[in-house]
Amino acid sequence: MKSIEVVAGIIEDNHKIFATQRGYGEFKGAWEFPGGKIEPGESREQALARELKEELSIDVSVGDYLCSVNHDYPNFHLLMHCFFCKIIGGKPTLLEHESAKWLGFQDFRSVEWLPADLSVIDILEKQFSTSNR
Ligand SMILES: Nc1nc2c([nH]c(=O)n2[C@@H]2O[C@H](COP(=O)(O)OP(=O)(O)OP(=O)(O)O)[C@@H](O)[C@H]2O)c(=O)[nH]1
Repeated sequence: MKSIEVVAGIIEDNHKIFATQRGYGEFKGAWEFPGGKIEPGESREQALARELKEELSIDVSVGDYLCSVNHDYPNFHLLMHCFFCKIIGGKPTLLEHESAKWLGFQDFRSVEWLPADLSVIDILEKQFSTSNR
């Protein structure tokens, strides 16, 4: 089976996280953390900063690593590395996504996440409930 490696950004601001809704393709309408595939020669952090610039027209500083998720979709295997990010320039502009929302802790499950993201939400809920995030 095909295997793809992706980086995803958990953009944080004021105890909220930024969720984006896919605007095209197989999973159109589902919610995700913005990001994308790592290109040859890039570090994970460089790939994430590039993707967030391309998708949302923002400059970010990539911060703490959160987790890596392995998920089997029917036609490919996904390995996704998640990092916290902060916006250091610009305002999110949806260049590829259909919609976006800032979600507070109570609302983390209020959108329909891509299947692979549910385990990220589990981890985030633990972090937000036990720390000062
Ligand atoms: N960016 C991102 N992709 C995710 C997440 N969860 C998840 O299952 N994926 C899957 O990871 C795959 C690769 O993401 P991508 O953003 O490069 O997807 P894409 O198919 O639009 O790539 P393309 O821009 O090269 O056409 C997609 O199939 C996407 O559904 C997530 O939280 N963020």
